Amino acid sequence: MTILIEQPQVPTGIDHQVDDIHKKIDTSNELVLDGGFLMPESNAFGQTFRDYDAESERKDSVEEFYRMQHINQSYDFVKTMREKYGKLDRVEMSIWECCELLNEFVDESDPDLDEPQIEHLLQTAEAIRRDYPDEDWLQLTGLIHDLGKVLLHEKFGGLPQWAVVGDTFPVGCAFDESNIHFKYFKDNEDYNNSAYTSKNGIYTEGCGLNNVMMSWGHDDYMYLVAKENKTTLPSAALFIIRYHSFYPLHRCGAYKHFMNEEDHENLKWLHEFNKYDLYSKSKVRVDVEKVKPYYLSLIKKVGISPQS
Ligand SMILES: O[C@H]1[C@H](O)[C@@H](O)[C@H](O)[C@@H](O)[C@H]1O
Ligand SMILES: [Fe+2]
Ligand SMILES: [Fe+2]
Repeated sequence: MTILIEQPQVPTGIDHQVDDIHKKIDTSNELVLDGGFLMPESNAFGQTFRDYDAESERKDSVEEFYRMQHINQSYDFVKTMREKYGKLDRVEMSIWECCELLNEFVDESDPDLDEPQIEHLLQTAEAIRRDYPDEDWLQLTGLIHDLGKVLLHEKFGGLPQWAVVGDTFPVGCAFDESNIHFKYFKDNEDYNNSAYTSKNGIYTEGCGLNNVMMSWGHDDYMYLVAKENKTTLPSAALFIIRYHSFYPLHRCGAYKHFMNEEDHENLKWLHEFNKYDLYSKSKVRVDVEKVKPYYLSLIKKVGISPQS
């Protein structure tokens, strides 16, 4: 999969743009008037978003998911996966084909959504489109941010859910308590490895997130695909793709000591993106056939040459 933006709308004056949007969102009257995206208070199950302790039909299975993820995502596992998938020698597929492939998967880590993943991609992109009608790059980022979940498909190796979805966290340093269901890390082989148990572990303060190995999953995989195919998406888009599941950082501020200046700049856009990624989750389905022409033209406009 190659993603090329011929004339990327590189986000300049990020502070200014993000501030503008916040103003727009703060004034609810304006939102209603311009048909902007409204953040709902509760998810499709009537719970607040990302409440991992709320009694719901998904609670136990989500917890079991995190038990498996925390036990198995060790430094060595991540290293092996990055080497294996970094070769990108598996399959060639266009962006839209990948979107359609996600029609058959439900994300087992998600307490807020049990719809097929193609719905989530389109729900996210459509919500962004409402507030950012002219920002092609951000809409496209919404469409592709979770495409790495194709790793669940046998064509991409049919990885188990714990190796593809869920929140992400660094390996090679101490696990932070803000991670969901933190207790299950106790059975991770790294938990008692003295090289990895200090706050910095094998890293140094301010080294930049690029130098930190994250647990393996759809974020890092999609980032690799985009980068290796020499995407011209702006750095904020790549950051969003790579760290959108890193909730311990972008929601709780954990692991911030690894960030460098560029990370701080990009984090502003990730915060903005997160609103659409999280709060667009809904049982109201997007009419795939209806929006397909728009997204096909968006993909075409930014230029795609399938090769993965
Ligand atoms: O359950 C969700 C889901 O897997 C998302 O795709 C991921 O980005 C989130 O971080 C995770 O909590
Ligand atoms: Fe995701
Ligand atoms: Fe998502």
